[in-house]
Amino acid sequence: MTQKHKVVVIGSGNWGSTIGKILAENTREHSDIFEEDVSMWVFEEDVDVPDDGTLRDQLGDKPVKLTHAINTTHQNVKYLPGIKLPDNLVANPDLQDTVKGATILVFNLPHQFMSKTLEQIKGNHLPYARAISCVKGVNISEGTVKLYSELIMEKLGIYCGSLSGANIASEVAAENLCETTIGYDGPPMDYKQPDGSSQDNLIKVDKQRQSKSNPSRIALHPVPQTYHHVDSALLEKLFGRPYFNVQVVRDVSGVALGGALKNIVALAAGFVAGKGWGENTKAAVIRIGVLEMVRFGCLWFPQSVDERTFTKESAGIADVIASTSAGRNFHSACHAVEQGVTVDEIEKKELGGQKLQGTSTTRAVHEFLEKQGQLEKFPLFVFVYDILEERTTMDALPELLIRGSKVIA
Ligand SMILES: NC(=O)c1ccc[n+]([C@@H]2O[C@H](COP(=O)([O-])OP(=O)(O)OC[C@H]3O[C@@H](n4cnc5c(N)ncnc54)[C@H](O)[C@@H]3O)[C@@H](O)[C@H]2O)c1
Ligand SMILES: O=P(O)(O)OC[C@H](O)CO
Repeated sequence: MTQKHKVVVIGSGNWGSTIGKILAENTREHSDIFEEDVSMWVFEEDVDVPDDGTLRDQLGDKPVKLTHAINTTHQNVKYLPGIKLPDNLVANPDLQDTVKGATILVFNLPHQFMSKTLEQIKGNHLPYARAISCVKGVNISEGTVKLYSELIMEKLGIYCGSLSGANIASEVAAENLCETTIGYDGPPMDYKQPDGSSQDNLIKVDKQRQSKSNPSRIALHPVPQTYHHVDSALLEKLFGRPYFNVQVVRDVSGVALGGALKNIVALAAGFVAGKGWGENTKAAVIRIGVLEMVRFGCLWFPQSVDERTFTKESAGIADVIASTSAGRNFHSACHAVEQGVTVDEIEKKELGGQKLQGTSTTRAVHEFLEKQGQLEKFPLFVFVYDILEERTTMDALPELLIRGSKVIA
């Protein structure tokens, strides 16, 4: 192989910076396969310099650009404070410049910013690049539901897998042992250059899922054979660390869907905790929530989601456990009930610019279910929506649990 993969990460938040750290550690360790430097796109903003002697010596005490702070101190002082980042992780505020020449794009943004970001990337990336989406959320548009791995494929015309798992960023960044799942079912090495005329040269957008709402095939460019083939072995080298145990599976949609829907369940668990109702009630809510997650997958991703992903992989039940114990969605929902305010207010007040994914996912899923006329099949998802929109109170929970049990029976 004569060419090295250029890896970039798009997003530099709490998880974006953590994944950037992992990628940069691995590109350095496998510098025969990857260029050592990893560019990380930063949504530029002015940040306050924390009251820390070393940081103030390096940055001064006036607000500075986040990019400058990262590249000077090798720390994301706003979104991942206190964690040393490798010096080959290079912050870049210019999105087009970041993706230029990259063969592997890792998307790690709050989902609410994805559509706009993809529009800005379009046409500036290599046609044969491959992507991994670490984004947890679903995209609802014109009554259809899409995963971000699908949206990336559709908008950029490049193959995209997904990464998700029980991965609270601060714990991963501190190098506490955990697992993650990568869904990847990319084209084989002998894939031929598409000429636009032969079906053989086209690949299904999502091999497992074809519906009226999804273009079934796109012309996918092969990665030149001068590069190492992008497959599960290469992805394990790129993402796996001694503290970050990677399993690669073919169920791209199941991995992405688990990461998106568990945030609705985490909000429900947080509401229960905020009421002080204890672990038994929380477990009851989680049970119904998990069954609704599986039902959602079976109904709208019937050929693509492997039900076993929910039980076998970190992206399923393990992520539900972590997120309903210690995630931001869980804590924010808990604080909202305790303080008698909305979750949106808590997000603004307590998260320091970090973005909840559960609130917008709940609203998007509700909009989708309503259009499909399927609200009654998802009583817990609807309940979380009603709480967020202040259409009901936690007093309705006992009735919900009885109804939820009947619906899923
Ligand atoms: N934080 C975690 O523990 C964690 C773990 C696993 C997965 N995830 C997932 O990773 C994804 C990214 O989350 P995160 O934790 O890195 O982000 P975050 O919650 O820290 O969000 C803040 C990020 O959003 C960026 N941003 C703000 N306004 C923007 C705009 N207009 N356009 C583009 N970017 C903008 C900020 O610069 C910052 O990088 C989410 O889907 C999340 O669910 C998060
Ligand atoms: O902090 P949350 O609620 O966004 O969850 C973080 C991760 O998704 C947990 O795996």
